[in-house]
Amino acid sequence: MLRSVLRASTTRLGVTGSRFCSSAADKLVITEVDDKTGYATVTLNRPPVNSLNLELLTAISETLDDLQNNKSRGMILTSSSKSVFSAGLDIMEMYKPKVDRMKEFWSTLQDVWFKLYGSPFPTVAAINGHSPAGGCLLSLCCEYRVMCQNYTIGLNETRLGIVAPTWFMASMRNAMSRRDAEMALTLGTLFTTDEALKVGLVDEVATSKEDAIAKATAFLDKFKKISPQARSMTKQALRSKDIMELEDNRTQDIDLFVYAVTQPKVQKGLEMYLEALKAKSAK
Ligand SMILES: CCCCC/C=C/C(=O)SCCNC(=O)CCNC(=O)[C@H](O)C(C)(C)COP(=O)(O)OP(=O)(O)OC[C@H]1O[C@@H](n2cnc3c(N)ncnc32)[C@H](O)[C@@H]1OP(=O)(O)O
Repeated sequence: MLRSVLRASTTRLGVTGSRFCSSAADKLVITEVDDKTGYATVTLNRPPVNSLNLELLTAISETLDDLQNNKSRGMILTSSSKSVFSAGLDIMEMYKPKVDRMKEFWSTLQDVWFKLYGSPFPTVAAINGHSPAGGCLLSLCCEYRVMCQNYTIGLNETRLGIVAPTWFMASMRNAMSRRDAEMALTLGTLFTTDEALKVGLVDEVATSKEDAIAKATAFLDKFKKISPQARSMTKQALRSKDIMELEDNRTQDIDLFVYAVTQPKVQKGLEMYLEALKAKSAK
């Protein structure tokens, strides 16, 4: 039984007892809390591909605040798209950018990473579609990943001629062996679901979104008999080195992002990548 849509984007909505409040489907992030389990399903909802622009990142950040303030028992992150979990960062935020917005964009991505990677409540990604780059990062911030068959996932930044920030790399290293992470990051590998399972980038394979949600729920259920405080302190202790590293370097990290992305060579690369994407989608 779904109790409520906690928050959809920035608007707090009322309790309905049914699946969605009237306008929730139009929002960037839809949160539904299960009455029985207390688990929140957070659905990314920015068609066509959930590319992460400033507005979507802000909505995710606010959602994570809500869940923390409401002492959530657990979160399942998924997508409303039939074939894409998230296409990663919105390339339009990086192509011919306005520097002020770009800084806010990056700072908001950092916020999302801090809140998700360091969340006190347990988190699972139900990856029901392709999940390149920033999409993969969101799933890596979660503690467990269940992925539907026949999609791709990975940190493919080098394929775009860009370098994934160290905290992206740390998130991947937290899930996979150092050796596999190094190979994946330097090659910019986009793994198929089965390949991702083999290297430990995902934990389970699902046959459908429903199956992914069921498996994600089963993972969250494992913590029923574990003290939430002991659980979250253990998680945060294990992740604290990565978190402190970015906390200590937030401003430099933003400056580096702005510097790297505004390089003419990178701008040219992004332009060509965008053209290739558009040509593909026009076919
Ligand atoms: C120091 C700098 C560090 C920066 C770190 C960067 C991290 C990132 O996340 S960069 C983004 C990397 N993302 C990708 O490489 C994914 C690109 N997209 C795809 O490969 C595919 O779109 C897909 C597999 C995710 C989905 O394929 P499909 O369902 O076939 O959809 P289309 O390719 O037809 O795309 C529909 C529509 O969306 C536009 N689009 C796709 N991805 C992005 C994106 N990341 N940003 C902005 N726009 C994107 C695509 O161009 C199509 O647009 P229209 O032609 O206008 O319909």
